[in-house]
Amino acid sequence: MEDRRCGVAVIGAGTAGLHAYEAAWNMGADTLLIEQGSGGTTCTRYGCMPSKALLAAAHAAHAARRAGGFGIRTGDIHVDGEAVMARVRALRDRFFAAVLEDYDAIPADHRLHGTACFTGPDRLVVGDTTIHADAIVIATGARPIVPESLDPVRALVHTHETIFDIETLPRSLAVLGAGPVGLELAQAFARLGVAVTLFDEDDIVGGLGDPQVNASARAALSQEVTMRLGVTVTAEAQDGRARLSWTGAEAGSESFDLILAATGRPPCLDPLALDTTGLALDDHGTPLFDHRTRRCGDSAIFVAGDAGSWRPVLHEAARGGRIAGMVAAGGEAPRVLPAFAITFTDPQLVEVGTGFADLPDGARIGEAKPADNGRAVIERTTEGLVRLYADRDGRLIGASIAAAEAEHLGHGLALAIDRGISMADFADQPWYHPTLEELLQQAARDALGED
Ligand SMILES: Cc1cc2nc3c(=O)[nH]c(=O)nc-3n(C[C@H](O)[C@H](O)[C@H](O)COP(=O)(O)OP(=O)(O)OC[C@H]3O[C@@H](n4cnc5c(N)ncnc54)[C@H](O)[C@@H]3O)c2cc1C
Ligand SMILES: NC(=O)c1ccc[n+]([C@@H]2O[C@H](COP(=O)([O-])OP(=O)(O)OC[C@H]3O[C@@H](n4cnc5c(N)ncnc54)[C@H](O)[C@@H]3O)[C@@H](O)[C@H]2O)c1
Repeated sequence: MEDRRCGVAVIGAGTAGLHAYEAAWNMGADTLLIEQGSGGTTCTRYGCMPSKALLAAAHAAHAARRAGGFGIRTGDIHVDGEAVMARVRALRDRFFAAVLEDYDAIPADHRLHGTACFTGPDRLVVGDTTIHADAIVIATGARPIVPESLDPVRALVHTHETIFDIETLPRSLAVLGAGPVGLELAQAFARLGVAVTLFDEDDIVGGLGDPQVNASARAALSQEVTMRLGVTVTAEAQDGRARLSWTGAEAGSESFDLILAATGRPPCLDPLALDTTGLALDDHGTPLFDHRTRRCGDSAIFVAGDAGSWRPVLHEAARGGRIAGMVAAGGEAPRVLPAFAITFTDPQLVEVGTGFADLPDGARIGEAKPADNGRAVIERTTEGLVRLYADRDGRLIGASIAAAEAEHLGHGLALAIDRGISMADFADQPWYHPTLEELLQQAARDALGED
């Protein structure tokens, strides 16, 4: 067994880990980055980037199909599935290579290959090496799970880790899970001509906590994807296909070429043997940590990225990694920023700041409909709903949106919420006409009781 000492040990070289490594190193700490795989990130390999590349092709097909509504005749639209998937993989490989380059640029003696496992609060074992670290950052990410109910048809089941490797498009696809992963990929494949049915045990899509925005998103998305929500699914193999049966008011069964399991991504914590650390864990075995400093209790162990099951999105992995690395090396943590998540469907789904379930007493809600917005009417993007939340003092605290181009609305809202702006000041900003941004002004005025 070899012994090694370091200031900060970072477990996982994904987005969170790479940022943690860089931040600790920049603080002058003797930093070690431990990775069990080949490097690269979930985002580039089978997350954000290939899913957005697939959606881009899908939205292009959709735009071509709906051009007739503007008086533009395109003829029949043919989707070349092999070309679409090849482009997705080419882009994925390009983004992946860029991240690998950054990883490979880290000096070899600052990296250790292998699976890390705690043997105490300040000790890790990686293969034949025992590492004694002043501080340790857990940045081990999350992995998809496949429900046991799909065991009978396992050979036909993909997750987001394998679906981008299919060479051609299936004729039919069942997607289990209407979270962001399931929703984005269900709409992408549907727009590419695949017959898609989306199943979920719950009746919420994209994690939307606001019931009215959820209902408007469901109504919009179900025009392209068959939705079976609030159902339990069982599976059996039949003639090389997967026959799924579901419960509920409209119980039934249907055969599919392929299945995508998008039923959640629990954090990768099992191999870490966290029981040896003395950390307080939640009911799922995830360490409890301070969301500002990323520190677990009074320990010298920190959590960043999807490993913490808190805001599992890319910018939080990057920022959380930076904060964990900095604080682990003796720096100060900045403030917590508003939550911000986008699901890149059409309409896009955006949640910013305080969610509907956490609205304080006396909160006010203002609404606006794309159907009443001149620009949305011109662009034929009238689906969805915008809801803004203010606290009882009139401060803008959150928003839930289903609308075209909502990603742009969300960024402005995140800044306004972070700066603690009042709904009155927000409504009084310069809102250019005709823009979708005017939806925000309209919703703010609605919350203020103005017309
Ligand atoms: C399909 C999909 C689409 C997404 N789209 C978006 C999007 O559009 N926008 C957005 O903001 N977010 C998106 N996300 C979420 C985003 O990808 C994640 O939040 C982010 O990649 C998490 O980064 P991470 O560093 O926590 O984990 P990862 O990048 O997964 O890194 C974890 C690393 O830890 C390593 N590791 C694990 N255990 C050990 C161990 N014991 N020892 C050593 N190494 C270990 C792993 O090998 C891995 O390299 C998407 C996710 C998915 C699945
Ligand atoms: N655009 C983005 O930023 C983006 C895109 C994709 C993923 N992500 C991130 O990745 C995280 C994980 O996303 P996800 O969609 O994999 O997980 P999720 O936990 O958000 O959603 C999983 C869904 O699967 C359902 N489900 C669970 N078991 C089921 C079963 N047996 N049958 C039917 N339905 C079942 C759940 O009810 C839930 O709706 C998200 O929270 C998000 O932060 C972000």
